[in-house]
Amino acid sequence: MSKAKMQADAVDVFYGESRAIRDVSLEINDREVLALMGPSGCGKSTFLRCLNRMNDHIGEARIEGRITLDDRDIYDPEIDPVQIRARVGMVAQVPNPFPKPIFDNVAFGPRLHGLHDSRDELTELVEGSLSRAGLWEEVKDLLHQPGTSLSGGQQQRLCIARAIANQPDVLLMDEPVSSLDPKSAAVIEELIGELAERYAIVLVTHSMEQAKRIADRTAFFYLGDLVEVAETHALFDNPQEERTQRYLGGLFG
Ligand SMILES: Nc1ncnc2c1ncn2[C@@H]1O[C@H](COP(=O)(O)OP(=O)(O)OP(=O)(O)O)[C@@H](O)[C@H]1O
Repeated sequence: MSKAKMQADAVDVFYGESRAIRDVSLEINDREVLALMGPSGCGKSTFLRCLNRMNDHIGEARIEGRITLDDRDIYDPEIDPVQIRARVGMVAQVPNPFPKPIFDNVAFGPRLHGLHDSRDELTELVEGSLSRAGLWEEVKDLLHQPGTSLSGGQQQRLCIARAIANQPDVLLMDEPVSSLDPKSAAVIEELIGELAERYAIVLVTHSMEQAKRIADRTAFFYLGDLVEVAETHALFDNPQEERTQRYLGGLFG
């Protein structure tokens, strides 16, 4: 039994004939922040989407290799991808709340997956998720207002609450602060640190500074290859691979 929460083994992803990532093997440990870093087009988002089968929605995308969650193959035909997406939640780059009341945004997953036995339990789950996303105090009197009426930073925390309400094991975040103002971005960064006390977090970032601030480990991708993965301080202070050294030195990217 591996101790990793998720494990990717020799993963390739093709869009039609074109291979976007090649032979990627990487483990994701419980309660860590793992940053995926690298220049535009190197395959970070492609790899992230493999981890909760979001690539299933891209008609020409095809995956080879194996990805497990708690040692179970998430591409096993007997596995329901909707259940995988509840256990491996996704927070997008641009906040995307549903055009529904704040309460219903957070209650959406628990209702879909039947995670509650009573209205009281649902209310508790919604409040707990909004609290853990650091949003409860700001919205507790606005639960019937549309999620889309909140500020960008609040909307992103609402999307985090929506993902958390499914009681996931892993949260995937694709540049979650890049569309936000610096103050909202700082709030979310701090929140990511708190969330990692309960969940494994995989974070795509273009910001080396952000990776240094919040990631326990950092993986560097280049042209579809996973070049190197290490403890964040080791990757930045003592990169082993020439391509990592050149990227960190600003020689490409
Ligand atoms: N839906 C798609 N259809 C076809 N090709 C795609 C699709 N999505 C990504 N690609 C290609 O796959 C490769 C990897 O793209 P991907 O978006 O995963 O990289 P990335 O590192 O996340 O880039 P960025 O930092 O710009 O978001 C690129 O060559 C891209 O053009």
